[in-house]
Amino acid sequence: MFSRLAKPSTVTFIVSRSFCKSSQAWQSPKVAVLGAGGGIGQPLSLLLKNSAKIASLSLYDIAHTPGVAADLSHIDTRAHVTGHLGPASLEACLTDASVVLIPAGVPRKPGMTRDDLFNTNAGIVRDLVSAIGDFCPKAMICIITNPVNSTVPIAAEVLKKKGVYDPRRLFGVTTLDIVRSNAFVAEAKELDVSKLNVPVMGGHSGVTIIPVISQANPSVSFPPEERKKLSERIQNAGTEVVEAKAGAGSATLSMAYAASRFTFSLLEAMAGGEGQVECAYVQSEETDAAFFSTPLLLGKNGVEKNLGRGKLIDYEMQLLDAAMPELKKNIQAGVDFVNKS
Ligand SMILES: NC(=O)c1ccc[n+]([C@@H]2O[C@H](COP(=O)([O-])OP(=O)(O)OC[C@H]3O[C@@H](n4cnc5c(N)ncnc54)[C@H](O)[C@@H]3O)[C@@H](O)[C@H]2O)c1
Ligand SMILES: O=C(O)C[C@H](O)C(=O)O
Repeated sequence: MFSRLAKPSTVTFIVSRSFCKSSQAWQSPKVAVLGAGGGIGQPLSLLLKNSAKIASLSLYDIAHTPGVAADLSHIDTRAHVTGHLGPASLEACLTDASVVLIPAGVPRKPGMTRDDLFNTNAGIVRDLVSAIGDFCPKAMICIITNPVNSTVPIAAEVLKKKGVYDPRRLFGVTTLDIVRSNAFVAEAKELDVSKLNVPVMGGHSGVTIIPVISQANPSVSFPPEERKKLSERIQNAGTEVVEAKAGAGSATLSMAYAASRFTFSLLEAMAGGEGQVECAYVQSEETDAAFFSTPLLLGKNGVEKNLGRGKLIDYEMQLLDAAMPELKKNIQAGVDFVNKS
């Protein structure tokens, strides 16, 4: 069945398949993607559609979602896909969502820092999170939009003002840093990447990205100069992609992969699966920055336990010291954006 509901200021496409309406399907989580028409949003939605864990996939953007939803709905997998276009359709998109992913906003061009995106993306995240606070306040919120160091504090402040902030349910998605460190370390050591885990802590920009190669599992060892080179490559990997794309945006495909990995771990934990550990940028008491990424044990209600930063070697302690002033400044900018504007 294919139906189109027109409203004065928006068009909502609802693409449905009758078998999805079985009671079993609707007991499973509804996942919403805000910014689903974009460079990350489209491949991310495809990866989510490919998962049997998801019964309902709700795609929102200010452009392209009718087409993206129609296209994805022809794939013969379980998820029921709906497309939502424009702010008036946010209520339908978000109602009953248990996980919301936000890749909405502008990406970098060569020569820009992630901070240069603040002026445009801060307001986008504020408004989308405000709608989440209204329509699905208990959802897990996973923020991809840069600058993540600031957009996550913005989200927290918006939710606090609405009286619905639960720090266990708000995540800055930094999984791409871990995916990259796994790929680069496995390549350097000729290891099976599928069995390697290299944590990355801190924030998600430049010096605030703290690769913790000393905690790689299985453990690996590098001469100090090689460790430094590899750590700097992980810190600058986003810029590597921005420069290679030469003005056509930033990482989209690897980011979609990373965000889907994080989403599947979260869904597994929400369904009662044990042992789901992912690094993410969350409210934290691990350092004197109010938000910090460390490995987290995920559970039914989001962060079940912060596993902490563990033991860092001297070089990683130096990275941590270098990260703190920038991270705290980025967090304060987010807090001020909501409270002083
Ligand atoms: N966390 C990470 O590791 C990571 C990695 C890569 C990119 N990013 C960030 O993700 C964001 C998106 O990147 P992209 O490459 O997909 O960009 P893009 O320009 O290709 O897509 C962004 C989408 O957001 C939509 N959008 C803009 N304003 C919106 C609004 N108010 N409501 C809903 N949708 C809106 C646009 O229409 C577009 O479809 C950027 O900020 C980028 O820096 C983060
Ligand atoms: O580098 C960027 O601007 C996008 C993203 O944060 C990344 O790490 O690839």
